Amino acid sequence: METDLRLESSLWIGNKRYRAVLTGWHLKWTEADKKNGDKKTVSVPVAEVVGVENGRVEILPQKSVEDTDKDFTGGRSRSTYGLLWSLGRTQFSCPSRVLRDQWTNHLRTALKTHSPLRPHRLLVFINPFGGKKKGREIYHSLVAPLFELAGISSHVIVTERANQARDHLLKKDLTGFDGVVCVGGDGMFSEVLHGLIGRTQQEAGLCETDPAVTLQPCPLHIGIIPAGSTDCVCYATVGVIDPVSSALHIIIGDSQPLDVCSVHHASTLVRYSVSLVGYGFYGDVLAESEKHRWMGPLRYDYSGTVVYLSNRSYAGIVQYLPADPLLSSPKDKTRCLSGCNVCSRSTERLFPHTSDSGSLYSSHFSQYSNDSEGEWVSVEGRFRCVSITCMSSSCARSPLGLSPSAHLADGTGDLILVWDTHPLSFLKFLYRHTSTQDQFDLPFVEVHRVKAVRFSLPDGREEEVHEGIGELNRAIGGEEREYVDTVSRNGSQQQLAQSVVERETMNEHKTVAPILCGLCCKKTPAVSVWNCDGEILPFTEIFCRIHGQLVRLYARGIEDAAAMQNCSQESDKNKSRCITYK
Ligand SMILES: CCCCCCCCCCCCC/C=C/[C@@H](O)[C@H](CO)NC(=O)CCCCCCCCCCCCCCC
Ligand SMILES: Nc1ncnc2c1ncn2[C@@H]1O[C@H](COP(=O)(O)OP(=O)(O)OP(=O)(O)O)[C@@H](O)[C@H]1O
Ligand SMILES: [Ca+2]
Repeated sequence: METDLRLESSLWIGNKRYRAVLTGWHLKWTEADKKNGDKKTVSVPVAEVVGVENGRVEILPQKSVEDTDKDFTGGRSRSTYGLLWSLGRTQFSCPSRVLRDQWTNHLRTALKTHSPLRPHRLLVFINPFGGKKKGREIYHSLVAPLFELAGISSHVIVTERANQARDHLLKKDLTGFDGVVCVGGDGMFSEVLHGLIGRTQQEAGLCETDPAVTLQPCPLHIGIIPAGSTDCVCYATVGVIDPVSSALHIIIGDSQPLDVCSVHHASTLVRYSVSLVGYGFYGDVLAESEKHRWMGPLRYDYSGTVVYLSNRSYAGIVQYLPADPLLSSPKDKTRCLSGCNVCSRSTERLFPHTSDSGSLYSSHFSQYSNDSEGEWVSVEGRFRCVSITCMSSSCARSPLGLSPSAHLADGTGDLILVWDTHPLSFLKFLYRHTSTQDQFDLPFVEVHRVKAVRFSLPDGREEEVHEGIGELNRAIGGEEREYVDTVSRNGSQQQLAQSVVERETMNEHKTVAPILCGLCCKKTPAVSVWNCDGEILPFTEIFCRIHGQLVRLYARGIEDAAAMQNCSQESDKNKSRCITYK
């Protein structure tokens, strides 16, 4: 294969002559008319070539093609500043048209051969109302021209309502698509996540509601073009919020597996989460922020301050199933980077090649689904917040994230327990998220690497919840409302996570009540609400299970510039790593 693809000839860039060679993995060109010592070689990995077109092509800001006989243009992704990528474009001239055609054909074949995960056809959902409402503009001006250069055909849907993307993925024909791209924020990503996971289980005949079931990983990749308010999933998997960088990761077919947490209540699946299942502070911030959507991304800072000043803590019982402490620890001061060893070892453990040992993981889970005592740890008390995250959840507000050493794809989540404490101590905890100071190195904070978590209220609390909500309804003249949104799956009417949320009556709902009680009635509410990746959950008592590597993103994790330099002298194998961050 390697020899078939080899091509070598003279090529011109501008008026300089180069000796160019395509070896299969690399395209290299060296100045031809210089003394040996002065010759510079440019080497571009084929995996990073975006596309090849005949003629002299300009791509950005507007595409133009000068259709000449002997020229071709190559586009490649290149790192411009740290994790930011941009499109590099080189126009080559050949001595003849025949040679030009040979170059473009060889390069296109090399792309197909060496980057098998490059998408050919994508389904794109744009949320025109996410973040600063620039989704459409971002896609058409920055992303679509790159997809076109890469020869990707995309079917674009600008959403007209919430949950349109999710419903489309659950019901419509997806044949021929290699991946799904969402242009928006974490909420839009969550829609795609729910749609794809649901569709995959539906086709595999698996029951999503049962937490003991080993779910089927999704075959389609997900791409995120960030255009939301927090864009936490993009930040934590690419390292930067930049639509062009994300588009380039999609084009070259990067692949990053991601753990997913399923959240259950009684025998229902409530939702899936990848970044935050948070009770207490983060739940209250979300509930408060929903009233101020008009503020855009700033609503979280405003609501964060309001909720901080209301100084609340909540009673609860947290039970958790610890992950194997020999594999990794949330306090080991490492970071999960591209090619992370801990995640790679998890891939082998989660998806062993022999079909016999394939049942190992599920049988392990049936252990806890039966609630077998012993391994579970239980704590009870008052908490400022209880957070579960499957990954670091880094974002612009918190560049190292909620749990800086969490792994994207190790099959575990981190449980962060912040016990009730003095308001200034809690502020210190929050503030440490904005720097490299260790937010876990505080006496009222615990962090555990876990496989599953259960949260319940101490006896008697449920009554307080209902009393509080009754009081609230009387105060605001509330009436019962019912929302029904069911989607036909497998021929039967099954509720989806979101449907469960919408179906809840206001009387059962425990969402607005605590916030309004806390702020208006000046009464400390008995319960908080759960923030699940930016959505409020309608239940207080929940059970969470982490599913290792359930989905794949067009991303490669975070590349660390210093680590890359250190590794440049080492073998490729040693590039798989986790580095110490402090
Ligand atoms: C003193 C400065 C403290 C700064 C503390 C920063 C902590 C930031 C931690 C961010 C964690 C993000 C986790 C990701 C969650 C996403 O799945 C979800 C959907 O997009 N986003 C949110 O729920 C949105 C959640 C947004 C939470 C923002 C909290 C802002 C707190 C501000 C507190 C100010 C206190 C001021 C006291 C005078
Ligand atoms: N056309 C639409 N009209 C109204 N809501 C929509 C539409 N399309 C999608 N949505 C919903 O809007 C919600 C928020 O969108 P999105 O996540 O893109 O932006 P955001 O909330 O500003 O950002 P983030 O989630 O990063 O904080 C999503 O939950 C999604 O379901
Ligand atoms: Ca994880």
